[in-house]
Amino acid sequence: MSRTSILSCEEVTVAFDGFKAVQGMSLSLDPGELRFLIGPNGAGKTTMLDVICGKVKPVSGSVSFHSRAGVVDITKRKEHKIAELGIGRKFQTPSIFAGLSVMENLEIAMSQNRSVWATLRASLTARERERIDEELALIGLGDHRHTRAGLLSHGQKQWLEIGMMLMQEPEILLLDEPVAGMTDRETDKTGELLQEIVKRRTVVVVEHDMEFVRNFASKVTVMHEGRLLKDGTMDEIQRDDRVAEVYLGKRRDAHAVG
Ligand SMILES: Nc1ncnc2c1ncn2[C@@H]1O[C@H](COP(=O)(O)OP(=O)(O)OP(=O)(O)O)[C@@H](O)[C@H]1O
Repeated sequence: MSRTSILSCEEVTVAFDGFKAVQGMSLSLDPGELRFLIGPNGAGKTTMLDVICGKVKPVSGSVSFHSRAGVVDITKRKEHKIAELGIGRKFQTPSIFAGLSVMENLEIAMSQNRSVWATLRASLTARERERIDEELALIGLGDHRHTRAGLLSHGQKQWLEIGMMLMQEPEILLLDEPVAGMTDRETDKTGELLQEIVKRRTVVVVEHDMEFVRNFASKVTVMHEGRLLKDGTMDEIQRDDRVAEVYLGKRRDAHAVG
């Protein structure tokens, strides 16, 4: 692994009842990169995210996280410990408190150690207030701080959930299809948000929306049948015959990938 990697997965294999969902997959991330993980259905993309956040343990291979606290062997840690160490995972369905305001949701995310009601009763310190304001501005919900989360649009709910994850100060953020169901405008805003987030953190996005990937990716990793097919720039990926074949069945049309 390169000296500068923040995360390095080497030769990872995952089996479910003998079926190898991931086979000898390697993936290395530099700090501050926005990496897209693409591939046809069943390629093993979500399973790789599950490995990185500790939800699934590989049968072989290694996953090293160069965290602020030192190097951690992810395969030997429990999921909640990995989250505490700085790897945050957002699943497809939002897990926000629909009956609470945007700001209250962020307050709760900030103080995971306290109960919901204790958090809402406690008054915020000036620093905490500032922190929430920063996050509200980042996720574009400054004008909605008092809006009930359940009333937000689909895109806004996703941004709120991303904001809630950011309150935990993760070093690596893992996102599974963050723009699914979003309008074009929301999709673009999400891309801009991710580009802002990677100024301070590393982000991995599993994605099927190829236009979104083309617009915002610098580096892309393609998986197929549990293995690494190719990684490179979007241009390199689009020019690759094997990638075209996997997506299109022989026909080579770079702009139609996905
Ligand atoms: N818990 C599980 N038990 C058994 N098989 C599983 C489990 N999770 C995933 N699989 C299988 O492993 C393979 C890889 O699944 P995975 O969800 O990682 O693919 P993916 O690339 O994320 O696909 P998609 O784009 O459709 O979400 C699939 O064949 C899937 O059916």
